[in-house]
This record gives sequence, structure tokens and C-alpha cells, in this order.
Amino acid sequence: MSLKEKLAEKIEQQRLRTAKLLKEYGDVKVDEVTISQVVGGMRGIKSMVTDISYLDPEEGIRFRGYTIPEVLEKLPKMPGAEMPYVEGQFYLLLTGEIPTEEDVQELAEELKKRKALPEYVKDMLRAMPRDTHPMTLFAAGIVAMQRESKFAEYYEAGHFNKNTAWEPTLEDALDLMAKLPVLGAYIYRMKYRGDTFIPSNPDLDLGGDFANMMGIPKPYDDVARMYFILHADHESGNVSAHTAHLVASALSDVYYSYSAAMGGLAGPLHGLANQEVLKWIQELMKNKSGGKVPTKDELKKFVEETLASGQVIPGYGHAVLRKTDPRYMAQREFALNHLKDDPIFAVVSMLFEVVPPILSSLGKVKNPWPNVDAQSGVIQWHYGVVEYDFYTVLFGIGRALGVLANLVWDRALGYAIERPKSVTTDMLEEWAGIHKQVETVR
Ligand SMILES: CC(=O)SCCNC(=O)CCNC(=O)[C@H](O)C(C)(C)COP(=O)(O)OP(=O)(O)OC[C@H]1O[C@@H](n2cnc3c(N)ncnc32)[C@H](O)[C@@H]1OP(=O)(O)O
Ligand SMILES: O=C([O-])CC(=O)C(=O)O
Repeated sequence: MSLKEKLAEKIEQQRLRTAKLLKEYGDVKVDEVTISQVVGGMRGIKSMVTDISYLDPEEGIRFRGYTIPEVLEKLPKMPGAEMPYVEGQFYLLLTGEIPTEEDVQELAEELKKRKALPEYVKDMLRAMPRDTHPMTLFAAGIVAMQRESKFAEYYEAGHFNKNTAWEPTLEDALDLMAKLPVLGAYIYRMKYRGDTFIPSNPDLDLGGDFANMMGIPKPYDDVARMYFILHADHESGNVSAHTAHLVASALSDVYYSYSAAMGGLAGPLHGLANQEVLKWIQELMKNKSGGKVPTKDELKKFVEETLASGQVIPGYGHAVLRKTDPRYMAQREFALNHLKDDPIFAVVSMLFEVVPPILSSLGKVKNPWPNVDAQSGVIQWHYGVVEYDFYTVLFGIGRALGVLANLVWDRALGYAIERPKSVTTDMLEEWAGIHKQVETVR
């Protein structure tokens, strides 16, 4: 059965479940909302639905019900590879099923047909100032390709129908997923390798071809596979996934939605934290420990100085997680096997010991443990990607796997335009009884 046929079958079943919930159980309460949640970034409010992934605060992410070790173990791998095919993760997130080798090959072939980057995108990128941040180039490249959208064409032609809208969305999702690694590598080679481009190799899988286009030898192909698979999704409330969902809820196509999401990923409290971690470690080694691995005391002092200056410790803390991020642990395991003697990995490992007790001692940080961003940059650095402002582009390629799968399902299930209600401070005060208390005092 083709991917599209499989999805059609799954969508049919899922529509029945959603329709029943809405028709018969629409009034069932799922949450209550407090003032601190309304003011505090809607933290913890259960107000979105997705089956692509679920984040448990203690356990971490499950992709379609599978933990990270299960995903890395169960998804098909090419002979000799340490990490599974990225295409397998995309298939799993789209369909909910672990693909066979044949399913993976079919999807890989489908993506290969679609990966050419339009020439006008390259022209546009080359016309932009070279000191433009790579995330700006990446988001601009994505939105520039909006003219390719099959969903936009279908809508424009007056064909919109809730039953079929997922089909052109799937076409767009496949097109965009195929082009993102090419776009990312193009930006890298243009900005940091003096416009020396390496053509895509049609015989390679997504991770292998990305390493090829970046110009980095093995095992960078496995690094790319691991990186994209781990960053694929983090349920729906994180800034990038939520932005894409919100924008797409207005029936904007995946190009508009995903470029908007990249604006959120580019923020230092979200995806850009992986760039910040490496920048911060470089600053520490350059200014505080004479280019060497710092002592524990030097490290503690640097962490305390960072906090005293009002900054956060990048790569630590999380809005939902309350334990060490399993994406951090998976990358740490890889680093223990491949980067054992790397001095920056030594600093990253020392930070894992030094930072949590200091953050805990502040008494306000809900999660003192490292998140994914604390570990990902050092692996890139080790294999020669030392231009840390590029790291969030890598995150953006990986995150598309989950976000695009979600957008296909958003259209398949006909989710409504997102439009939460805002209230005024006066109203909050009134519900809190503050005006009454003031009157009583008078
Ligand atoms: C892929 C990802 O997006 S993972 C997250 C990547 N971001 C980072 O690593 C940046 C550093 N971390 C942070 O800034 C935060 O932990 C966030 C943004 C990830 C989560 O924020 P929140 O959910 O608001 O965290 P939390 O409820 O624990 O915050 C409570 C207080 O602790 C502080 N805090 C949280 N994490 C840290 C940290 N790493 N360093 C210093 N202070 C922190 C918050 O700034 C807040 O202080 P305030 O009350 O003075 O404003
Ligand atoms: O879940 C979040 O809020 C942030 C995060 O770790 C991610 O998006 O990968």
C-alpha cells in the first residue's frame, strides 16, 4: 500500500473518532485555567490535540507512542549505518506505523524526485547580505517557495473541500521536506564555504545526501540522521510547532506556516539555545580558562556570573520536562562513543554536574536539568560545523518532520481556525475579587 493510500485509510478511521468526540462528548471538561496560566504563557493548559508525539514531563518525548531508544532501535537502517533512515521517522510520524524497509525506500524515492531547489531561491539568497543570520535566509527561502504550493493552487482554483484538503497538503509537505536539507546545505556552503556548492547525490538517503552536500565525511551522515530524528517533534505546544499549527489554521499553506514557525525557532529561549550553548562555552574557554578545559571552580564561577548578569544558562531548563531530556541522553551516548576526548564535550559533561545544583539553589527554576540544546552543538562542532549560528537551521530541517506531519493531519481532521479569547487586566482583577477587597478597605 502506498503512503497516500495508507494515510487515506488511517484518516478515515481517525475522522470517526474525532467526530464522535465532538458530537457526543464535546462538553466534557479537560482542564481548568488559572490566572497564572493566563498571564504565564498558557503553561500547562491542555488546549491542543495531536497524535504525532506526546511529551511526558518525567519520561520525555514519545514519537507515535515510541520512546527515543525504541525509535532508534526499530526504524530501518541501511547496512553499516549506526542511525536509522530519517525517511523512516517521517513515515512513522505521518502514519503511526513503523515502516518496513520497502516503505522507507518508497518514501525516499518520492522525496528524491522533489528535492531540486528552484533557481530563484538561490538567486534571492545570494542577493541577500552575507552577514544575514542563517535562520533569516532559511525562513526567507521557505516563504519564497510558497509560489510552488499545490494547496494554494487547489484553493485558488476553488477546489477547497474539507475531505480532500489533506491531499495537496501532503504534496506540499513532501515537496518541502525534500527541499529543506538542500536549502540548508546551500545556505551553509554559500555563507561559510565561499559559494562552493556540492550537488545533491540522487543515490543517497536524506541524511547521507545532507552530509554529502555539506561536504563532511562519515560519520556525519549518521550525525545528520540522529540530529533530524531527535529534533523531529516535541508535541504541539512548543513555539515552532504551535506557530505552524496556528498559521495553518487560517488555511495558509505549509510554506507560509513553516517559515513562520522558523521565526519562533530562531528565538534564544527555543531553538537558538543550541547556538547560545556553544557561544557561551567558547566565551568561557577564551576569556576564563586560557583556551583550556576549565576547572570545576572556574566553571561554577562562570555559571554564577552568567546568572548574576541576568542571563539564563542556555541548554538548561524546560517548560514541560522535569527530568534530563532523553534527546540530551541519546546524543550524550553518541558523544561518549565518538567524542570521548573532545575538550568541548568535556566541558559539556562538567556542566551536567555543575549547573543543576546551582539552578536548583535559586529556588525558582522548575527544571534544573539539561535539554536537547545543551548537547547538540558540541557534536556539530566536533565534525567541523563550527559556525554555530548555523545550528538552528539544522534544528529547522529536523523539526519539519513532525510539524509537516501535523499539518497534513490538521487538514485531514478539519481542525478549526485557532482563536483563543483574551481578557483584560481589569477582568482578571475582578475575578480575583481585588476591586471588592479595595472597596472593603475604603
Ligand atoms: C528546544 C528547546 O526549545 S528546549 C529550551 C531551550 N532554551 C534554553 O535552553 C534557554 C534556557 N532555559 C530557559 O530560559 C527556560 O528554562 C525555558 C524558556 C526553556 C523554560 O521557561 P519556563 O517554563 O518559564 O521555566 P521556569 O518556569 O522554570 O522559569 C522560572 C524561572 O526560572 C528561570 N529559569 C528557567 N530556566 C533557567 C535557566 N536555564 N537559567 C536561568 N534561569 C532559568 C526563568 O527565567 C524564570 O525566572 P523569572 O521568574 O525570574 O522570570
Ligand atoms: O517543548 C518545548 O517547549 C521546547 C522543546 O524542547 C522543543 O520544541 O523541542
